[in-house]
Amino acid sequence: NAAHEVTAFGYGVFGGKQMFEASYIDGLFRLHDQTRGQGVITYDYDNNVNEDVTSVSKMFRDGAAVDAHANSQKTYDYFKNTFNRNSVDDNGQRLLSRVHVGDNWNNASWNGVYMSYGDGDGIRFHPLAGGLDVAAHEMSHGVIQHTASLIYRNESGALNESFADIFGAMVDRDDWIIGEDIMANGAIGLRSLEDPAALIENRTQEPYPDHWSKRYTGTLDNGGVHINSSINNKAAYLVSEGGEHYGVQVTGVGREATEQIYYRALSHYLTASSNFAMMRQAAIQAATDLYGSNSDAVKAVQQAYNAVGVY
Ligand SMILES: O=C(O)[C@H](CCc1ccccc1)CC1(C(=O)N[C@@H](Cc2c[nH]c3ccccc23)C(=O)O)CCCC1
Ligand SMILES: [Zn+2]
Repeated sequence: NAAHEVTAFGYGVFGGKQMFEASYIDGLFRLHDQTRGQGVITYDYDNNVNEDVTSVSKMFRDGAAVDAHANSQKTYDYFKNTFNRNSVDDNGQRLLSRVHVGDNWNNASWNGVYMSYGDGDGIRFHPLAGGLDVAAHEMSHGVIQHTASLIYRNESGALNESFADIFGAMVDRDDWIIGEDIMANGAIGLRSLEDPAALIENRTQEPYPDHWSKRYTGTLDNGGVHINSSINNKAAYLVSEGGEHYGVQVTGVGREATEQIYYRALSHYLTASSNFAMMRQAAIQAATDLYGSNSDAVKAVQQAYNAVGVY
């Protein structure tokens, strides 16, 4: 019996109902979506083997798998609807996810092929598949890999991380915080684009930097890729929402213009070794292309990078 597509449902990690496309294959319902690109598939990763997540009915019971699958679809749809991009490679590459990776693993990752999610230990993290911004962050690494391919170290690595956070915050659109749903220790989130210094980075035990002068210059974390990303995160937040930062006033231009500026900068102007100064120029050029050289958007970008001390 050939596979056929169905609309299925389930309850996620935090009990929220999710509807999603799945398939009926060989007598069972499986988390195979054949409607998006070359497919969106979510596996249970047990003993280092991808196992299909199956159900005898259209209701799936594995909360992490339900969230990972639905969040992958939402993130696929975001890149298709917002930028007309067909998956990470713009050629419909299969979006593959693995849940229950490791043993209460307190992290998630993108390895070039799979988005992987740990279940968390319940002390620091809840299952990370429960965070839509985490799925969007991980898929964004795939997009970055197929565009500027920013080297994952020092300043280019911090930009890589920042783009993943920016698109994470654009997909999970109701706030400017990454990981707000999956922290088990009462923290408001993992990173804040709105006010990076509101949170303490756990390697340095310092507030995340929100200005160039506060950048991390050590060797931890591949030269602080998850630390210095906050400098560019703050700039993107200011481009969108505006505000005053270290005495510099920025008039924001909103999320819709901001996501277009950053996507164009990433896909048209940045290269593997781009640094923060080049990020400023790429965003100015992208805003100029999209909205004109004297536009509010160009002014917002210039002021935002002035505000975080990047010239
Ligand atoms: O995608 C990424 O950049 C992170 C991937 C980290 C990773 C890299 C290489 C192999 C394995 C894992 C995962 C996320 C992340 O930002 N991790 C941070 C913060 C973090 C989460 N769990 C941790 C446990 C210990 C230390 C730091 C962390 C990191 O790994 O730095 C992204 C969104 C949420 C989790
Ligand atoms: Zn990342």
